Amino acid sequence: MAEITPPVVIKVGGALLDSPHIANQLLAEIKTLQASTPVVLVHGGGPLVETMLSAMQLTSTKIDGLRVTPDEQMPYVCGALAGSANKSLCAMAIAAGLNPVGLSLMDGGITQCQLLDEKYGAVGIPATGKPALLARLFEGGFLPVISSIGCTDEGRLLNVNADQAATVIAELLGGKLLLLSNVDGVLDQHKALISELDQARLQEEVSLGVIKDGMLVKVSAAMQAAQQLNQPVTIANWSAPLTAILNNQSGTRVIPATQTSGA
Ligand SMILES: Nc1ncnc2c1ncn2[C@@H]1O[C@H](COP(=O)(O)OP(=O)(O)O)[C@@H](O)[C@H]1O
Ligand SMILES: CC(=O)N[C@@H](CCC(=O)OP(=O)(O)O)C(=O)O
Repeated sequence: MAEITPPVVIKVGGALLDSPHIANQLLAEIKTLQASTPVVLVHGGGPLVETMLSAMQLTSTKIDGLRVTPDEQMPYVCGALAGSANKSLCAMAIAAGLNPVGLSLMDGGITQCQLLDEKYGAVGIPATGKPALLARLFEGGFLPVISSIGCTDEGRLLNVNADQAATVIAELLGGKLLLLSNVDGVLDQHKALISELDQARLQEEVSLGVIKDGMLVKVSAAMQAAQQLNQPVTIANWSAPLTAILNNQSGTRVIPATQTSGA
């Protein structure tokens, strides 16, 4: 029986939308990769959420890197993430010759989301759901483009951190996970790149306050996925060549406890 290539799950932060030239370059590289490997694109949109909220004279705060999201703000958060950000990326993907299908975390039951804690408002924690929809899309040569909007089983819309969303999609598919952002990877106290980050080093850098804010959410999600998938997760800059990132020549590799260096 032919071996099935595990998908590559690529998460991009919302700031990518402010750099169309880099986005176009990355999408061209995704098109090349897709010839041999199924790819899923998961995206954030933090800057767009900020813009949308301030246009409505609304403000928001974050706790531990997660945006506190009152239900009344969900129309704007959902509009920014599942609407504007998702459709802008799909449109760019079409221009790059890809065949995108824009989705959110609730579509086809790909994830199940639960309320994190009322103190965050409508913020969700995702869990793996059903892979059938994504499998069908891979068969058809489509590129799933997934926003981080989910909902509870009771139908309450939830805002999910996009790194946590990508983690769960990678776990669902047993795929390779790349978390791409506008930084070169996880940086140490001297702003030098940490090329490999295991649990002990992660805890040390967090306790020193070197890893914080959005990066703390990202490395925590990456470590969870690395453990679950028993393979390293890469945090890298979206400006680096995708092949270099896939070949472990760029960014930070988050290493699960059971793996040793060089895995
Ligand atoms: N040790 C660290 N190394 C790199 N970035 C860090 C670190 N600690 C905090 N950060 C911050 O985390 C940001 C990346 O997280 P985030 O803004 O949430 O990215 P994205 O929106 O792409 O998911 C960086 O731009 C930086 O400001
Ligand atoms: C709960 C929570 O924090 N949700 C995030 C979702 C978007 C996101 O994660 O965007 P980036 O990847 O661009 O940071 C938010 O509202 O900003």
